[in-house]
Amino acid sequence: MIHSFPARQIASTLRGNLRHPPSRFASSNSVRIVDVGPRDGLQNEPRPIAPSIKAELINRLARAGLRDIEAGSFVSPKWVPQMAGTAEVLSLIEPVPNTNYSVLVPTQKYLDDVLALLSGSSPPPITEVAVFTSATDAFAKANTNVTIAESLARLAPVVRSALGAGLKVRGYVSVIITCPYSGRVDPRRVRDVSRELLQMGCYEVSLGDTTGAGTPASVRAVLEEVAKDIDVSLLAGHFHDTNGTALANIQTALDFGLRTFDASVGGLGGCPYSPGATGNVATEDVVYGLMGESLYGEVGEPYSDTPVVNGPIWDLGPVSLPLLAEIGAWISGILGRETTSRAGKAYLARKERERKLAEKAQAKL
Ligand SMILES: CC(C)(COP(=O)([O-])OP(=O)([O-])OC[C@H]1O[C@@H](n2cnc3c(N)ncnc32)[C@H](O)[C@@H]1OP(=O)([O-])[O-])[C@@H](O)C(=O)NCCC(=O)NCCSC(=O)C[C@@](C)(O)CC(=O)[O-]
Repeated sequence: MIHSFPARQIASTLRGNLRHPPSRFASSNSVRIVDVGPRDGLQNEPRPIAPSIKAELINRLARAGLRDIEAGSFVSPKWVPQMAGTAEVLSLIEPVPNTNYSVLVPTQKYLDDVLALLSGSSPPPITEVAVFTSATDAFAKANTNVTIAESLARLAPVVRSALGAGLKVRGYVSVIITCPYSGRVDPRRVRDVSRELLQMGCYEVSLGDTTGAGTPASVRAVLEEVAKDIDVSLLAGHFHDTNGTALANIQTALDFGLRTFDASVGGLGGCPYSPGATGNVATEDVVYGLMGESLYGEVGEPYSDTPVVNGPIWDLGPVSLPLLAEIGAWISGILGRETTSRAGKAYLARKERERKLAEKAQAKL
């Protein structure tokens, strides 16, 4: 069943939040990971990637236990050619029950394309769309050719149509820390734009550290400002790992009460409008980092798909780190590079060492 979140309901939630400031530390230990690798991870790749490969990536991620996957985008093929085949990708998805597939849309024209596709398919390949804007006019212009105010005015009817069609709508605010075109960002802009997206009817706003410039201190400063108006349960963190601070930023956001984080398997990605920024934090690194104890036991002990001592502190659902590590290596190999996931590499190196030890032991028999 597709859930819809009427704009009125969100607006009243927001009014409630204004009256009752959010508690700093949420108590739930359930963490949701949205893998944006098939979209954010691949959109900047210079060489065309076949829809069958993208669909295989999505299918593997779902089989690895991820329950939220951003499968692609319906955007201008002139500006982001890599996403041109998203309709075909969606036709090749093998849906895994209870898995939420979504796509990005910037304007009514592209939402109409999505709705046309959905009207001809049962069950629908996606249940959610994401709209996006920015905390600076300079980035909004570079990314979507309009200012923030123009983009919000353009998105309001898009969100209404999507909700009317029974889709969930997620919002993104880019460049929450620094903008590649206009420098340091005023956290009050992040707060105001996030509030507008929620008032339109987005069920959640993902805060994008697009350049990966964030540190725990700067992320905390933004969250403190945003949380003046918005319940943190309506926020997600989207941290690029350009400076190696993404996991520390996630921990900061977790302490602050956020429970949803975007990540890319293998650390894929980079935004076409953020020169030099690297991929999102690797999904494998987030999963490893949020486990209660090491995946590994004493030296020589075999792998376990669950932590060796206590259960995970954070409940990540049925997600499998070994499978994610294999997927990160597989897709990175297709792109002609190594996975950038530290946890993925560590898992694969240890597995290889154990394979060699087993081979030696076999040879001795
Ligand atoms: C929004 C649309 C659909 C509007 O594109 P459009 O529908 O073609 O707009 P238009 O009808 O207003 O176009 C008028 C003219 O502006 C041009 N134009 C159009 N766009 C641009 C542009 N960007 N820069 C410069 N010029 C542009 C366009 O080409 C045309 O010129 P003409 O062809 O007639 O000579 C288009 O700009 C687009 O598809 N942009 C791509 C957006 C995108 O996919 N960005 C990456 C995803 S967002 C992201 O990665 C961030 C996120 C979500 O991951 C979070 C984070 O990390 O921050």
